[in-house]
Amino acid sequence: MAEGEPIRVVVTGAAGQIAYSLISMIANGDVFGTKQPVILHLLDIPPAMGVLEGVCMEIDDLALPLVKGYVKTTEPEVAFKDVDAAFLVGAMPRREGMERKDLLSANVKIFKVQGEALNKYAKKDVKVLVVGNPANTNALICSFYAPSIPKENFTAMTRLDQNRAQSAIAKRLGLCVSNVKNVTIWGNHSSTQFPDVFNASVTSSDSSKSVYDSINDTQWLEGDFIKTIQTRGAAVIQARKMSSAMSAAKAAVDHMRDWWSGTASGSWVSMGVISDGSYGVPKDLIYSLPVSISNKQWKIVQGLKITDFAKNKLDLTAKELLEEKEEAMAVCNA
Ligand SMILES: NC(=O)C1=CN([C@@H]2O[C@H](COP(=O)(O)OP(=O)(O)OC[C@H]3O[C@@H](n4cnc5c(N)ncnc54)[C@H](O)[C@@H]3O)[C@@H](O)[C@H]2O)C=CC1
Ligand SMILES: O=C([O-])CC(=O)C(=O)O
Repeated sequence: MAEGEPIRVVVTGAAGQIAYSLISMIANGDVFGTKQPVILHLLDIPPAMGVLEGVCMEIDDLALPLVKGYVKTTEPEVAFKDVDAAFLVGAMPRREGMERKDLLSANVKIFKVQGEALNKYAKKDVKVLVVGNPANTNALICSFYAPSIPKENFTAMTRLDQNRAQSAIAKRLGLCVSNVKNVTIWGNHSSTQFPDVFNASVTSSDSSKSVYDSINDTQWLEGDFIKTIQTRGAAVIQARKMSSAMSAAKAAVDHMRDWWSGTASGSWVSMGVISDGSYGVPKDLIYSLPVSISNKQWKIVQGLKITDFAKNKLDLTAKELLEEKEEAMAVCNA
């Protein structure tokens, strides 16, 4: 695409709380670059149209030069027409006491309908990021109903978990989050996820040391640290009475920006992507894996050391995803 030509970016759930932060960051150039104009496609359901009208007024009032227009709609065929990138946020959030998979029966059909619409109307190289929970299984269903688009183009967001883990390690060490590199989130965006710092490092201007050596507290790293990241979403809900939104929007920006622009040499990020059997993960799940990215293509980072401790955790979260897949297919076929 010639520089200067706008790309079309859809945000679903555009009247919701994550979108409220996300839209302004896209409009500001934080995702696709400060030279890339955008046309925003904003999808929500009829009862949310009044709120969305207000969001559109605010988009005007942002007065940002990259926004070349917006389309406000309740129709998937309008929302997904010719889009280059899709942020699929619109779905019910969980409340206190629920697991994310409890949302499956309510949300998965949204992703069937949107998969079908992407299949018919979107560009074939559209990059799809599913945020709505349960994100991994929703992404799998979306891809299943969009067979004309490569499976590699459907991803689920585990970047918020990565950001949480990186931040927790930096805080423990009294360092800046940018000093912590190559944290990996394996598996499901759920309480079975495995936040893994075995291959992560702490860097400063002239040195690099493993996180394990720097922290020097295996009991914490393999106990409280993991539990805290696995249950961080629930902790935010308990405190806010609403689920994470500001941090979720920032993570969506990080995920799509890195997919669009690539990762630095020697570093990786975590994304829910279609599994190919790497690391013994069953094929054809949307499973969070370490990926490096160049030319807008992600590649699974191979050869990381998996301890017996880690292997058990990888298997446990895969088992949950297999169960979710079965349940989701049953809901969609009912
Ligand atoms: N993967 C992740 O790390 C995270 C995922 N989430 C998930 O993101 C989703 C959205 O969260 P919030 O923005 O806080 O929720 P929200 O309730 O504030 O907004 C959701 C919006 O989606 C709309 N919506 C519902 N059905 C729709 C449909 N069929 N098409 C288009 N729009 C539709 C609603 O009308 C509402 O405006 C939830 O499922 C939440 O659990 C939240 C945080 C992190
Ligand atoms: O916990 C939730 O339901 C929202 C979410 O996915 C998160 O904050 O990670």
